[in-house]
Amino acid sequence: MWAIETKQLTKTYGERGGCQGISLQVPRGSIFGLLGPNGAGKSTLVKVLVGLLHKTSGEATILGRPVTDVSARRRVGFLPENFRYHEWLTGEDLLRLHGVLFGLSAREMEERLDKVLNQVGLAEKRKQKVGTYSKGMQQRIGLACALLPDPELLFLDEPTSAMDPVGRKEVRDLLLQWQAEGKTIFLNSHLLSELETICDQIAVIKEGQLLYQGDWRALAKRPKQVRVVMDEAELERARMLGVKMDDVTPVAESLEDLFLAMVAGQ
Ligand SMILES: Nc1ncnc2c1ncn2[C@@H]1O[C@H](COP(=O)(O)OP(=O)(O)OP(=O)(O)O)[C@@H](O)[C@H]1O
Repeated sequence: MWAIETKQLTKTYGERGGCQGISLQVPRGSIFGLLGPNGAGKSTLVKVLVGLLHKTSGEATILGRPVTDVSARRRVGFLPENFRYHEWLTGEDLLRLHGVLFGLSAREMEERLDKVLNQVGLAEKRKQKVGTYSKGMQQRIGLACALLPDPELLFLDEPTSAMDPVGRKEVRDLLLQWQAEGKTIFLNSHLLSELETICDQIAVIKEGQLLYQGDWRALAKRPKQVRVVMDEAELERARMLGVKMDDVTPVAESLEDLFLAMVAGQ
């Protein structure tokens, strides 16, 4: 069973924008990257999947149930892109508020609170007001909120955009740890070098349409170029007589190369 499956999913604003005819399958237990230029429709798609927007047409299921089914949403965590939390609450109180809204029991709340605060590295700042957190810390508390109910499926919209390189590495390690625990992670990010390191599969959308879905590494392995290293004099001789090569290295394409080629229509 897929963690996420959509069939011809469309969400338009009036007649335009949004995303159109998206058919997507996200394997359970994968880290799946959603890529696309600004305005491609990524956030629209995520908002439909987490139930914040109603689809215009098509079908969408998460964890085998329609996106409109509240019981499916109970197993989902979400970090939105433009996170802004109640600045007057402490980190711990913000998490408690989310836990109450989620219907966690008192025992679950205590267990989960300590665990997620430790995981995102905010245990020592738990009594500090969110308004005094740095942007990176605010993103960490957002991650903690998404993780609090111990979801099976996590939607993370630009989870590391405000973090420094050390913070990004810590979050990458956390995502891999959550994957090892069996969670599916649906990641929306412009940081291609990050997606490259951790994503099993990607989907690329442009102007609301799905351009590609699958294992990007399989695409990157296509033999396209080799790098040939030659001595200057040999090069001259090669021009006249033939070729003697010192080294031939296949040049691997990066995710960025593939992405730029795809959105340019190549
Ligand atoms: N509330 C709205 N009303 C009208 N049009 C909208 C609305 N939200 C988004 N759109 C349009 O839908 C299209 C997709 O927007 P969306 O925010 O989903 O893209 P995105 O891929 O998440 O972009 P970004 O990478 O810049 O965050 C854009 O053309 C946008 O202008």
